[in-house]
Amino acid sequence: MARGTLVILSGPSGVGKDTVINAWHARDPRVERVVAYTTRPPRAGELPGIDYHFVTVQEFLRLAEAGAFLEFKEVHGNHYATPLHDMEEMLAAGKIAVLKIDVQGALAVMELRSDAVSVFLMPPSADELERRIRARNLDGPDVIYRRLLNAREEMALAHHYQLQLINDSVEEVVGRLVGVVQ
Ligand SMILES: Nc1ncnc2c1ncn2[C@@H]1O[C@H](COP(=O)(O)OP(=O)(O)OP(=O)(O)O)[C@@H](O)[C@H]1O
Repeated sequence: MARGTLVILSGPSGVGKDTVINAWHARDPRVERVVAYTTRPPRAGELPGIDYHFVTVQEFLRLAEAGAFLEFKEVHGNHYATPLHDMEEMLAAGKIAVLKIDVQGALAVMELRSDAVSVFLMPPSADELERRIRARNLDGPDVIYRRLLNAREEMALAHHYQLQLINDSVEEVVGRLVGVVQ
């Protein structure tokens, strides 16, 4: 069986990464998100094994020590990691393995995996990004403010990616992804 494709997908929080992955999966069932590990507690509505693998700090450190992660990092006291084995299994099975990952993690993966296709999803405008974040109704004013500040920093690094796509129409973005990964 042909080996799959590794796709790195970044973009500011609320730009629509999950929405795009889900729409892409609906169009091509080979598309699967690599579920990351984290030590932070689940938020309301998040499901173990779907949004993240939620583990204790002890378990996380054991896995890191055992070489289970492609990359890992600590953000605001919480650990996050990309599991190596799950990703390799998907690729061996011919899947399109999508890493939804922050810019720092993405840059690390690009160094390690020159075969990866890297995509940065941009909002149509700063106002529209703010509208999407507010429309989700997940965050208070402080978190929204921090997400918008982070968005600016992340977008300044978008040129490191092979592809920058503006998420205006989800269908158009998915069309471009289908074309690129063929
Ligand atoms: N092209 C689009 N047009 C209008 N709304 C969109 C579009 N894409 C996504 N959205 C909406 O924007 C909101 C944020 O989308 P989503 O949760 O997929 O973002 P995300 O980038 O995965 O965020 P996070 O990184 O915080 O998990 C959702 O309410 C979603 O329905």
